[in-house]
Formats: sequence, C-alpha cells, structure tokens
Amino acid sequence: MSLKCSVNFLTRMDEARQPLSRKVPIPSSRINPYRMIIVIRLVVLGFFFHYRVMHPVNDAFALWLISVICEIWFAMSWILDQFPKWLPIERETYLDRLSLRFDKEGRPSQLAPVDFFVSTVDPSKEPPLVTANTVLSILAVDYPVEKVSCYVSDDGAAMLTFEALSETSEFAKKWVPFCKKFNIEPRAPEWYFQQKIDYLKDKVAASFVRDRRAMKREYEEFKVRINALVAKAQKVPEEGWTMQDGSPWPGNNVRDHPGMIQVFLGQSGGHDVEGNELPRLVYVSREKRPGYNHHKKAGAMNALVRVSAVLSNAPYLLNLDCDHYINNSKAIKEAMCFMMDPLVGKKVCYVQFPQRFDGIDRHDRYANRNVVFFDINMKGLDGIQGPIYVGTGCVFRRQALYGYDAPKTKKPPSRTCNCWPKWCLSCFCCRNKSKKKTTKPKTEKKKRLFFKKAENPSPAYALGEIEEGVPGADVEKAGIVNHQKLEKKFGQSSVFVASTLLENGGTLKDASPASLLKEAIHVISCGYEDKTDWGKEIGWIYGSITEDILTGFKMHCHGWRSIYCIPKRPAFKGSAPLNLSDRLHQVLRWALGSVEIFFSKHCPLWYGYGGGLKFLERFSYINSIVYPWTSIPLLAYCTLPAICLLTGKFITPELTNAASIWFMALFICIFITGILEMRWSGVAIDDWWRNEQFWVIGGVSSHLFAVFQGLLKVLAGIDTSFTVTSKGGDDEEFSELYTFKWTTLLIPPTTLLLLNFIGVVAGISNAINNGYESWGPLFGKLFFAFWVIVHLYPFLKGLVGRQNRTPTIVIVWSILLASIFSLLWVRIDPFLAKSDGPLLEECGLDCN
Ligand SMILES: O=c1ccn([C@@H]2O[C@H](COP(=O)(O)OP(=O)(O)O[C@H]3O[C@H](CO)[C@@H](O)[C@H](O)[C@H]3O)[C@@H](O)[C@H]2O)c(=O)[nH]1
Ligand SMILES: [Mn+2]
Repeated sequence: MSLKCSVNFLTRMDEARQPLSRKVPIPSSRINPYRMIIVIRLVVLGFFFHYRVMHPVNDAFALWLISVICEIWFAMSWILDQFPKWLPIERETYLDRLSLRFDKEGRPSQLAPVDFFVSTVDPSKEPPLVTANTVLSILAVDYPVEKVSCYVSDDGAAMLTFEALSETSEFAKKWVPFCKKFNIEPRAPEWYFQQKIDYLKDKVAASFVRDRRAMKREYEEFKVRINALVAKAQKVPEEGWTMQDGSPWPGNNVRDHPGMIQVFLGQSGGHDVEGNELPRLVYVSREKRPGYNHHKKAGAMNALVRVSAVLSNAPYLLNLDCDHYINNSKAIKEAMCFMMDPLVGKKVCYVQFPQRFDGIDRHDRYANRNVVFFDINMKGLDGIQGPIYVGTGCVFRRQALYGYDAPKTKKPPSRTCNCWPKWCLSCFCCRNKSKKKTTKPKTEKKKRLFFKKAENPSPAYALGEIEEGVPGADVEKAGIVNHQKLEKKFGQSSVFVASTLLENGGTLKDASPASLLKEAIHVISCGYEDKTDWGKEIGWIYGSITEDILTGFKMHCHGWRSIYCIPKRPAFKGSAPLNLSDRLHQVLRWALGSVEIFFSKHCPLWYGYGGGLKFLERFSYINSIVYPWTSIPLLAYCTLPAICLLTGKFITPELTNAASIWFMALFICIFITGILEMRWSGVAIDDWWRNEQFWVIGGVSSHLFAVFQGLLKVLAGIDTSFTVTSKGGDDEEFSELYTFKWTTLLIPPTTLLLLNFIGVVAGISNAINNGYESWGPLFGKLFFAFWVIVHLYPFLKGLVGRQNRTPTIVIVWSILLASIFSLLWVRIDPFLAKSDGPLLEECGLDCN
C-alpha cells in the first residue's frame, strides 16, 4: 500500500510540475492551404493591378482613376489585415494542475490575489441592476475569498449607484454562499434565473430545489428594492440628495465633488449568512473639479489602480465594464494558468478573453458579436505577440501597468563558460544591470529586505538600496533620491510608491485602516496626476476614447506579450447595442478613437520603433488605427456603380479574355480565402457575411463621420465626448432592435442605397429601350450595384423598422441628396464622351 501511495504521490508531484497551459497550433492541413491561397492571391493581385493600371478607360478616365485608387487602397488594407493572421494559435489550460500546484486542499491557497475593477458612469444608461449583477458575479467567483477585492468606479457620482451597491452587498451575503454551495453557473442572478435549461441536471443535493426557490424569491425582492431606488432617483429633490444619515450627498454636483470611498464587506464588513468571510467591495468615486481633464474611462481606471494599490495591492487586476459579468466562475483561474506559470508567466502583461454577448438578435443583424474579430484576428495575433486589449474582460499584471519593460528572456549560458558557479555569477551580474528585476533570486532578496524594514516609515529606502546597488552609508541618501524619482513618476503618495515596489503585491500590515483610507482619498484627488507619468507612460493611456488600444499598444511596445484565452464556457458576457442608431454611434466612437490615435504621438505608423513591438503586431495596430480612413475610398466605390449605370460608362475598358481571367481569378481567390479562413477558425458563414456587410455599413457612415470629427478635433480643437452605450435592462425581447432614433449617421448609407436603386432602374429601362445588345455590358454594372445593395441590406432593414415605416425625415433627406446627385451626373456628365446623348431623357418605364 505504501508503495502505491508513493507512486501516486510521485505522479501527482510530476503532474504539478507540468506546464499549466499548452499552445494548440491549428492543424497544418487546415492552415497550409490557407497560407497558400494568400500567396496566390497576392500574385493574382499583382497581375490584376498590372492590367488595371495599364488599361485606362479613355472615355471615362475619371471613373477609371478613382476606381483604381480605391482598389489599391483596399488591397493595402487587405494586406494589413491579412498578414497578422499568418500564424493563428489556440490554447489549452490545465486547471487541475493549477490547483495541484497552488491550491491544494487543506492547505492555505497560494493563488495570487486579484483586484477586480468595474466601471460605471451613468445609472440611467447603465441600470444599477446590471452593475449589481456584475458585482455579484465577482463576489461569488470561484477563487479564495481573501484574495478577491472588488472596486466599483462611479464616474457619475450617483447616490443611486452608491445605494444600489449597498443593497447589493447585503444581498451578496445570501447569494454568494448559495452559488458556492451548489456550484451554479453563471453567478449573476439575473442571468442564472433566466436560463432556459434544466436547472436540476447534475444537481444531487436534496435541498437544491428548495434553496433555489427561496433564492429566486430573495432575488426578486432584491430586484424590487433596486427598482424602488431607481424610481426614487428619477426626480432630483431641489436641495439635492440626502444620505440615510441626513447629511447631503457629496456628489450632488457631478462635475464638482470630492473623492468618495466606501468599503463594504471584507474582513470587518460582515460575513455571509453561513458565517464565512466575503470578498471586499469598495465604492470609489474619484474627485471631480471643473478645469481638470478627467480622461473618461482611462482616468477612472487609473484612479482604481491607485486606490487598489493602497488598500489591497493585488499583483493582478481584472477590469470589466459594468455590464460584463463573470459567466464562468473559473475564469480567473484560467488566467492564472498563464500568469502564474513559471515558464510563460513572467513576460505576460495581460490575458485577454474574448467579448461574448447576451441578448443579441438571432441573426445578429449589425454584427454585434464581432465573431470575425474575436475568433479570427485575435487568434492570429496570439501567434505573434498577443491579442490587443479590448477594454474589458482582461486580467493584467499590475507591474506591466507601471510602465516597465518586460523582463528580458534569460540568455542561455555561454558556451565558453562551463563552470556552474561562474555562469551563475555572470548571470546574476547581468541581471543586476538590467533595469527591471523580475528574476527569482532578486525578488526574494527584495522581499526579505522589505520585511526587515517594514516598520521603517518608507520601505522604499530599503529597496532603493538594491535598486541602485549603493553600499553602506550612502544607502539612505540614494534611497531618498530614488524615492523622489519614483514620486515624480507615480505621484506624491509614499504609500503608493512603496506599493509599486512590491512585485508580488501585499500592503503594509501595520498601517491603520483609517490612515490607508485617507491615503486612498489622496490618490483619487483630481490634481494627483499633475506632472506625473499617469496616462502618459503608466496605467491606462490617455489621448483617445479607445483607451484600450493605446494601453495595450504601449505594453507591447515595452516588449510584453499578451495571451488570448478562450475557455469553453465563455468567461465573461456583456450586452451590446441592438438598434441601428446606437450601434452606429458605438462604432463611430471606436473609429473616432482610432483617428485620435492616428493624429497622436502614439500612432503605430511611427511610434515605438526599436522597442519590443514585433513587426506583424505593428501591422495589426496600424490596421486598427487607419481603418476609418478606408471609408473614403469605400464611399467612392459604392457610388461608382450608380454613376456607371446612369452614365452608361464603366470602370474598365471592354475586357479581353486574358483580362477577364485575372478578374475571375481574383474573385475566386477572395472567395477561397474566406472559405479557408472559416474552416480553420470555425466561424460560421453567416457570421462571416454579417461582418462583411457591417464593414460596408459602418464604413460609409460611422467611419466617415469619425474621420471628419477627428479632423475637426485636430484642426479646430473640438474635444470628443464619450457617449456611453445604453445597456438595456430586462425589457421585452429584442424590442430594442427595432427602436429607431434619428441620427445624421443614417444619411450617407441611405443616399447610397437610393442612388444605386435609381441606377438599377435607369440602367434596366435604358437597356429595354436600346434592345438586346445593350444587356451584355449592363450585366457587369448591375452586378456591381447589387454588390453595394446586398452589403447595405441589413441597414435597409434597420431603416424600415418593425412597422415597415421609415421615418419621413430620412426619406426626405435621402431623396433630396440622391436626386441632386443624379441630376448633377446627367447634366454635367463628366465621364461621358460628348458624342453620347444623355441617358435619362429617353428612359422611362412607359417606353417599351
Ligand atoms: O467617463 C466614462 C465613460 C465611460 N466609462 C465606462 O466605460 C465602459 C465602456 O463604455 P460603453 O459605453 O459600454 O462602451 P462600449 O463601446 O460598449 O465598450 C467597448 O469599447 C470601449 C472603448 O471605446 C472600451 O472601453 C470598453 O471596455 C469596451 O467594452 C463602461 O463601463 C462605462 O461605465 C467610465 O467609466 N467613465
Ligand atoms: Mn459596452
């Protein structure tokens, strides 16, 4: 028996030493044909352009020139998009090995602490119930309780959010033990109770049905309480809000209020109904004063980084939008399989999970799911330097946010030196020289020193000693200098500065909660970031409303790698704007963010050469910055078919047989690339097609406006605003999909649609007039026009709405624009040789 035991023990030891994750390359039978067709497409493209450039259309030179310019642009943007997909990978994690190594039963868990960030700003658009669900899913996460802290940032300084959070903390006392006892998923009650599956499947506890029923009632009561709070908040009393204790709510003036922090739950804040400890929950509303730039979400995140450093200082952070709840309670463990891996982990700045969504209409009309991006592009990036950061559902290494370079990979021992101690020594020296110290022996030394001097008012002094390697009596002085340097970078909080030096997290044990809270208020004051590196080199980076791209980009430039993790059960789920106008506005905001980056010093076209950014990774960042500009050629290209049909001209001369081969070949290549891409990625054809459609819809509306707004910002200094997307509550299914809101964004696509319709009608009636032989050339043009109409089809559906009634204003505008254009073309006829008569004059449906 003892033998068996020890064998068992040995295999388990062995198991614990195994890597925690594995790269799963795409099978070569799937990826190689794909690569081959890419190369072929590139060659065909060469021949295609050779033909296009060498064969101008003499009687419609302008048409030809514009179309060729557009095609060249499209080809370039294809290259930018295509090559980062050369080496896609997938990954597999081993949660059991993680537990064996760090989380053995009966022993204190060695898993690293994690701070959770939730951002919310406007309770009228982001219902408190949604935020509450997110918070509940965090508090109930499958992770050691004492290692979880949840920070909620309220940028709207709303008493409603505060009170809802207070209610949530009470409800959590019942909800969390229920989740853990029965191991339910997801742990956001709204979504849990909404599941339409057999909830008794694989449940064995006899008490489950009873407890579930009781819990459901509790949740309904909780919901009613939240709804009551929301109802109460509809009408602001004249003297502003008053808190329960009678004092005025400090956030009554949203733009001018002090910083607010309230700690719920946690060690001293009450236990759950079964007497177990609960994670800490902290409400944070950073100080706002007029005259300060608050940097929207990025600013809120940076405030949370500092508050959490002072209060819990976990070495890892997870950030979530208020509507993105944890759908897989093991998600954090998944991330730890990378972060805590001794081999892979050290160079990883973040683990990004794909964004998945609830409540999207079955056909996903506006490509909200973004499947092509999340299941194709991001997997491709993971094979290079890692996925880009998408703003939510991402676990960060705290140190990577502090603007350090990634640790250098250990050099293999030099061949000439074969004596172990010497190698060891040289290696150590080498590490000493490197700026950042992450290697094991170092860390331990640091830690030891830190603990020795923990009573010292400023532990950084001790650390300064190692940092600079100054011996003996100068230690103190050098330490002070170093500390000053760090304060210049991180701001004037010695507690915060000290915390940044603790690579493995942890806080000063001897500091009193009151003094820590005071420090926490200090670090969220609005002047705190003045003259520091916040938002420039550290934390979330400022300068764009898509702070996510910038933040991830900076880290990759520092040589870090990121990891893309797709657990079978989606890790997080959020909501997406369902109706056309909201969706277009969201896409407008993203595109505008990209244009902002394009004009900033962080433009990936010229920023960060010679750093750690890999070549193909840069490609992808360039792609994500320049894509709004594609809207201009796209708009032109979508107008072309209408013009062709109205004028009777075309963008190519009459095709010879040889030439048509290149056209056909190119089409076939494009088609096959699509098919093969779907094959290796598992993306379904309708998702892929939606993506193509929305690329055109967004392109000719949101992206176009983004370019102009971006230019306005650069030229006239008009600042951009962050309009948060409304997160629907729990109203009628998909009613949102059909709501119609007027926005100027609708004008260009509607006009395009009308133009092309008019073109088709004009073309066909003309062919009817002119007899049989004119049908041949018409075919190409009609095909071209249909291409545009088919792409814009979901848009048309959105316009028409459920009642099949398009708002008059859209029609009026578009008819106006379309008729102006068509009249112009007929009158001026820039592309028409003089000999041809105007077309429209003889056309009309009564002519046959
Ligand atoms: O001043 C602000 C503005 C916004 N937010 C928060 O930012 C998040 C994202 O806003 P949302 O309107 O939901 O934008 P989406 O377009 O849905 O978000 C995607 O795109 C954003 C970049 O534009 C990223 O920041 C998000 O993480 C990402 O999910 C929400 O939690 C907001 O509460 C703030 O905290 N403060
Ligand atoms: Mn959102």
